[in-house]
Amino acid sequence: MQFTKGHGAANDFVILADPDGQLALTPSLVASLCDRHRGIGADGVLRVVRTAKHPEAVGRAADAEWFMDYWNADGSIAEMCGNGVRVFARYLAVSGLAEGASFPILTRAGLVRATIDGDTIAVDMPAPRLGAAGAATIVPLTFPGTAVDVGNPHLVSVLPDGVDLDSLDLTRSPGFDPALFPAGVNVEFVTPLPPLDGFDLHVRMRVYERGSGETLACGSGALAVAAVALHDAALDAGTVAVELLGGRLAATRTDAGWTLAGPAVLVATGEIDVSALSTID
Ligand SMILES: N[C@@H](CCC[C@H](N)C(=O)O)C(=O)O
Repeated sequence: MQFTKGHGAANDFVILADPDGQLALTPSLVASLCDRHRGIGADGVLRVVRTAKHPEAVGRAADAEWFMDYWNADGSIAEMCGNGVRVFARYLAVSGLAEGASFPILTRAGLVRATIDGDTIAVDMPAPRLGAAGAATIVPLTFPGTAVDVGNPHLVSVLPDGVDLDSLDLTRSPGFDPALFPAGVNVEFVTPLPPLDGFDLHVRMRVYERGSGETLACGSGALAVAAVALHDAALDAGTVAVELLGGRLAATRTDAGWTLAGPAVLVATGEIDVSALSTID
Protein backbone atom coordinates (compact mmCIF):
# COMPACT_ATOMS: atom_id res chain seq x y z
CA MET A 1 0.00 0.00 0.00
CA GLN A 2 1.37 3.42 -1.01
CA PHE A 3 1.29 6.16 1.59
CA THR A 4 2.40 9.71 2.21
CA LYS A 5 3.31 11.07 5.63
CA GLY A 6 2.70 14.67 6.61
CA HIS A 7 2.15 16.90 9.59
CA GLY A 8 0.82 20.24 10.71
CA ALA A 9 2.71 21.65 13.71
CA ALA A 10 3.79 18.05 14.46
CA ASN A 11 0.24 16.67 14.48
CA ASP A 12 1.08 13.85 12.08
CA PHE A 13 -0.92 11.83 9.59
CA VAL A 14 -0.68 8.90 7.23
CA ILE A 15 -2.25 9.98 3.95
CA LEU A 16 -3.82 7.28 1.78
CA ALA A 17 -4.84 8.17 -1.76
CA ASP A 18 -8.04 6.28 -2.56
CA PRO A 19 -9.70 8.41 -5.26
CA ASP A 20 -12.34 5.85 -6.15
CA GLY A 21 -13.13 4.71 -2.62
CA GLN A 22 -11.96 1.15 -3.16
CA LEU A 23 -9.79 0.75 -0.08
CA ALA A 24 -11.26 -1.44 2.67
CA LEU A 25 -10.18 0.78 5.54
CA THR A 26 -11.04 -0.74 8.93
CA PRO A 27 -10.47 0.50 12.49
CA SER A 28 -7.81 -2.15 13.10
CA LEU A 29 -5.96 -1.33 9.86
CA VAL A 30 -5.96 2.35 10.81
CA ALA A 31 -4.74 1.55 14.33
CA SER A 32 -1.98 -0.67 12.91
CA LEU A 33 -0.84 1.98 10.44
CA CYS A 34 -0.74 4.56 13.24
CA ASP A 35 1.17 2.28 15.64
CA ARG A 36 4.48 4.06 16.28
CA HIS A 37 6.38 0.81 16.90
CA ARG A 38 4.79 -1.74 14.58
CA GLY A 39 3.42 0.50 11.82
CA ILE A 40 4.17 3.85 10.21
CA GLY A 41 3.17 5.88 13.26
CA ALA A 42 0.76 8.81 13.24
CA ASP A 43 -1.95 10.64 15.16
CA GLY A 44 -4.45 9.75 12.46
CA VAL A 45 -5.17 8.72 8.89
CA LEU A 46 -6.39 10.97 6.08
CA ARG A 47 -8.05 9.04 3.29
CA VAL A 48 -8.21 11.10 0.10
CA VAL A 49 -11.37 10.08 -1.71
CA ARG A 50 -13.52 11.68 -4.38
CA THR A 51 -16.65 13.19 -2.88
CA ALA A 52 -18.72 11.32 -5.45
CA LYS A 53 -17.18 8.01 -4.35
CA HIS A 54 -17.63 8.18 -0.58
CA PRO A 55 -20.96 7.02 0.87
CA GLU A 56 -21.00 9.82 3.46
CA ALA A 57 -20.26 12.48 0.85
CA VAL A 58 -21.98 11.35 -2.31
CA GLY A 59 -24.35 14.07 -3.50
CA ARG A 60 -21.95 16.85 -2.47
CA ALA A 61 -19.68 16.53 -5.51
CA ALA A 62 -20.79 19.94 -6.75
CA ASP A 63 -19.40 21.50 -3.56
CA ALA A 64 -15.94 19.92 -3.57
CA GLU A 65 -14.13 17.30 -5.57
CA TRP A 66 -12.38 15.79 -2.55
CA PHE A 67 -13.63 14.42 0.76
CA MET A 68 -11.38 14.16 3.83
CA ASP A 69 -12.11 10.78 5.40
CA TYR A 70 -10.42 11.32 8.78
CA TRP A 71 -9.66 8.54 11.28
CA ASN A 72 -8.06 8.82 14.73
CA ALA A 73 -5.05 6.68 15.69
CA ASP A 74 -7.25 4.19 17.58
CA GLY A 75 -9.38 3.60 14.48
CA SER A 76 -12.29 5.80 15.48
CA ILE A 77 -13.75 8.30 13.05
CA ALA A 78 -13.98 12.02 13.79
CA GLU A 79 -15.99 14.80 12.21
CA MET A 80 -13.21 17.35 11.88
CA CYS A 81 -9.45 17.67 12.07
CA GLY A 82 -8.10 21.19 11.69
CA ASN A 83 -4.50 20.16 11.13
CA GLY A 84 -5.56 17.17 9.10
CA VAL A 85 -7.49 19.27 6.62
CA ARG A 86 -4.53 21.63 6.21
CA VAL A 87 -2.21 18.66 5.52
CA PHE A 88 -4.88 17.19 3.23
CA ALA A 89 -4.84 20.47 1.30
CA ARG A 90 -1.05 20.31 1.00
CA TYR A 91 -1.35 16.79 -0.37
CA LEU A 92 -3.96 17.81 -2.95
CA ALA A 93 -1.78 20.70 -4.10
CA VAL A 94 1.51 18.79 -4.25
CA SER A 95 -0.02 15.80 -6.01
CA GLY A 96 -1.81 17.99 -8.53
CA LEU A 97 -5.25 16.77 -7.47
CA ALA A 98 -6.31 20.36 -6.82
CA GLU A 99 -5.34 23.42 -8.83
CA GLY A 100 -4.63 26.94 -7.69
CA ALA A 101 -3.91 28.35 -4.26
CA SER A 102 -7.43 28.08 -2.89
CA PHE A 103 -9.91 25.23 -3.17
CA PRO A 104 -12.78 23.60 -1.25
CA ILE A 105 -12.57 20.37 0.73
CA LEU A 106 -15.54 18.46 2.11
CA THR A 107 -15.28 17.15 5.68
CA ARG A 108 -17.79 15.39 7.92
CA ALA A 109 -18.24 18.76 9.66
CA GLY A 110 -19.05 20.46 6.36
CA LEU A 111 -17.37 22.31 3.55
CA VAL A 112 -14.17 24.27 4.19
CA ARG A 113 -11.88 26.26 1.92
CA ALA A 114 -8.11 25.88 2.11
CA THR A 115 -5.80 28.70 1.04
CA ILE A 116 -2.10 28.09 0.49
CA ASP A 117 0.43 30.84 1.13
CA GLY A 118 3.91 29.32 0.95
CA ASP A 119 4.60 27.22 4.04
CA THR A 120 1.33 28.30 5.63
CA ILE A 121 -2.06 26.83 4.90
CA ALA A 122 -5.18 28.54 6.23
CA VAL A 123 -8.59 26.91 6.39
CA ASP A 124 -11.90 28.59 7.07
CA MET A 125 -13.29 26.44 9.86
CA PRO A 126 -16.75 25.84 11.29
CA ALA A 127 -17.57 28.60 13.80
CA PRO A 128 -16.85 27.27 17.30
CA ARG A 129 -19.98 27.13 19.47
CA LEU A 130 -19.48 27.63 23.18
CA GLY A 131 -21.66 25.30 25.24
CA ALA A 132 -22.19 24.20 28.80
CA ALA A 133 -19.77 24.43 31.68
CA GLY A 134 -17.90 21.20 32.29
CA ALA A 135 -14.91 19.90 34.21
CA ALA A 136 -11.76 17.94 33.43
CA THR A 137 -10.24 15.77 36.13
CA ILE A 138 -6.62 14.81 36.44
CA VAL A 139 -6.62 13.03 39.78
CA PRO A 140 -6.53 14.53 42.39
CA LEU A 141 -7.48 17.84 40.75
CA THR A 142 -10.60 18.90 38.88
CA PHE A 143 -10.41 21.90 36.56
CA PRO A 144 -13.49 23.80 35.37
CA GLY A 145 -13.93 24.08 31.63
CA THR A 146 -16.25 24.99 28.78
CA ALA A 147 -17.68 22.71 26.13
CA VAL A 148 -16.92 23.94 22.62
CA ASP A 149 -18.25 22.42 19.40
CA VAL A 150 -16.02 22.89 16.35
CA GLY A 151 -17.81 20.21 14.40
CA ASN A 152 -16.05 17.84 16.79
CA PRO A 153 -16.34 18.10 20.59
CA HIS A 154 -13.90 19.95 22.85
CA LEU A 155 -13.58 20.77 26.52
CA VAL A 156 -11.41 23.83 27.14
CA SER A 157 -10.03 24.42 30.61
CA VAL A 158 -8.18 27.63 31.42
CA LEU A 159 -5.88 26.62 34.24
CA PRO A 160 -6.09 28.52 37.51
CA ASP A 161 -3.10 30.69 38.49
CA GLY A 162 -0.33 28.61 39.98
CA VAL A 163 -1.00 25.41 38.03
CA ASP A 164 1.89 24.58 35.73
CA LEU A 165 0.71 23.41 32.29
CA ASP A 166 3.82 21.25 31.95
CA SER A 167 3.07 19.42 35.18
CA LEU A 168 -0.17 17.86 33.91
CA ASP A 169 -0.12 14.12 33.34
CA LEU A 170 -1.72 13.61 29.95
CA THR A 171 -0.56 10.03 29.49
CA ARG A 172 -4.21 9.06 29.93
CA SER A 173 -7.49 10.82 29.24
CA PRO A 174 -8.60 13.43 31.75
CA GLY A 175 -11.93 12.53 33.32
CA PHE A 176 -15.05 14.26 31.99
CA ASP A 177 -18.82 13.99 32.35
CA PRO A 178 -20.01 11.38 29.81
CA ALA A 179 -23.52 12.85 29.95
CA LEU A 180 -22.09 16.12 28.59
CA PHE A 181 -19.86 14.36 26.04
CA PRO A 182 -21.57 11.09 25.10
CA ALA A 183 -19.30 10.64 22.07
CA GLY A 184 -16.14 11.48 24.02
CA VAL A 185 -14.23 14.74 23.90
CA ASN A 186 -10.90 16.36 23.10
CA VAL A 187 -9.60 18.11 26.22
CA GLU A 188 -7.50 21.28 26.04
CA PHE A 189 -5.69 22.93 28.95
CA VAL A 190 -4.67 26.56 28.49
CA THR A 191 -2.54 29.22 30.14
CA PRO A 192 -2.19 32.86 29.07
CA LEU A 193 1.12 34.13 27.69
CA PRO A 194 2.51 37.69 27.46
CA PRO A 195 1.32 39.78 24.47
CA LEU A 196 2.88 38.95 21.12
CA ASP A 197 3.30 41.46 18.29
CA GLY A 198 0.77 40.94 15.53
CA PHE A 199 -1.70 39.02 17.68
CA ASP A 200 -4.60 40.12 19.85
CA LEU A 201 -4.15 37.31 22.36
CA HIS A 202 -1.41 34.83 23.11
CA VAL A 203 -1.92 31.52 24.88
CA ARG A 204 -0.28 28.15 25.40
CA MET A 205 -2.15 24.87 25.32
CA ARG A 206 -1.76 21.12 25.68
CA VAL A 207 -4.33 18.68 24.40
CA TYR A 208 -5.49 15.15 25.03
CA GLU A 209 -7.24 14.09 21.84
CA ARG A 210 -10.13 11.70 21.75
CA GLY A 211 -8.89 8.61 19.92
CA SER A 212 -5.25 9.68 19.70
CA GLY A 213 -4.01 10.60 23.20
CA GLU A 214 -1.78 13.58 23.86
CA THR A 215 -0.73 15.06 20.53
CA LEU A 216 1.77 17.82 19.82
CA ALA A 217 -0.93 19.99 18.22
CA CYS A 218 -4.65 20.03 17.51
CA GLY A 219 -6.09 22.54 15.07
CA SER A 220 -9.74 22.26 16.02
CA GLY A 221 -8.57 22.37 19.65
CA ALA A 222 -6.65 25.57 18.96
CA LEU A 223 -9.79 27.07 17.48
CA ALA A 224 -11.82 26.01 20.53
CA VAL A 225 -9.20 27.55 22.81
CA ALA A 226 -9.21 30.77 20.78
CA ALA A 227 -12.99 30.96 21.01
CA VAL A 228 -12.84 30.73 24.80
CA ALA A 229 -9.93 33.21 25.00
CA LEU A 230 -11.71 35.80 22.82
CA HIS A 231 -14.94 35.30 24.77
CA ASP A 232 -13.16 35.72 28.12
CA ALA A 233 -11.46 38.88 26.80
CA ALA A 234 -14.83 40.22 25.57
CA LEU A 235 -13.50 40.43 22.00
CA ASP A 236 -15.81 39.59 19.11
CA ALA A 237 -12.95 39.59 16.60
CA GLY A 238 -9.21 39.05 16.66
CA THR A 239 -6.34 36.67 16.12
CA VAL A 240 -5.09 34.36 18.84
CA ALA A 241 -1.58 32.93 18.71
CA VAL A 242 -1.78 29.44 20.16
CA GLU A 243 1.52 27.88 21.21
CA LEU A 244 1.49 24.08 21.20
CA LEU A 245 4.17 21.50 21.89
CA GLY A 246 4.65 21.19 18.12
CA GLY A 247 4.57 24.84 17.11
CA ARG A 248 2.29 27.84 16.68
CA LEU A 249 -1.16 27.98 15.13
CA ALA A 250 -3.11 31.18 14.51
CA ALA A 251 -6.87 31.22 15.01
CA THR A 252 -8.72 34.26 13.70
CA ARG A 253 -12.28 35.45 14.09
CA THR A 254 -13.63 38.14 11.78
CA ASP A 255 -17.13 39.17 10.73
CA ALA A 256 -16.72 36.69 7.87
CA GLY A 257 -16.00 33.72 10.12
CA TRP A 258 -13.16 31.70 11.60
CA THR A 259 -9.79 30.76 10.13
CA LEU A 260 -7.08 28.39 11.31
CA ALA A 261 -3.59 28.94 9.90
CA GLY A 262 -0.21 27.29 10.35
CA PRO A 263 2.42 25.11 8.74
CA ALA A 264 1.52 21.95 6.84
CA VAL A 265 4.20 19.80 5.28
CA LEU A 266 4.60 16.45 3.55
CA VAL A 267 7.72 14.62 4.73
CA ALA A 268 7.76 11.16 3.16
CA THR A 269 6.23 8.79 0.68
CA GLY A 270 6.53 5.04 0.86
CA GLU A 271 5.02 1.63 0.61
CA ILE A 272 3.87 -0.51 3.53
CA ASP A 273 3.36 -4.27 3.57
CA VAL A 274 -0.14 -4.48 5.02
CA SER A 275 0.17 -8.24 5.46
CA ALA A 276 2.99 -7.63 7.95
CA LEU A 277 0.89 -5.34 10.12
CA SER A 278 -0.50 -6.75 13.33
CA THR A 279 -4.17 -6.18 12.51
CA ILE A 280 -6.84 -7.80 14.67
CA ASP A 281 -9.61 -8.31 12.12
N1 LIG B 1 -5.89 16.70 15.54
C1 LIG B 1 -7.11 17.16 15.04
C2 LIG B 1 -8.37 16.63 15.69
C3 LIG B 1 -8.60 15.18 15.32
C4 LIG B 1 -9.95 14.63 15.74
C5 LIG B 1 -10.11 14.49 17.22
N2 LIG B 1 -9.14 13.62 17.83
C6 LIG B 1 -11.53 14.00 17.52
O1 LIG B 1 -11.74 12.81 17.78
O2 LIG B 1 -12.45 14.83 17.47
C7 LIG B 1 -7.14 18.64 14.75
O3 LIG B 1 -6.08 19.15 14.36
O4 LIG B 1 -8.20 19.25 14.82
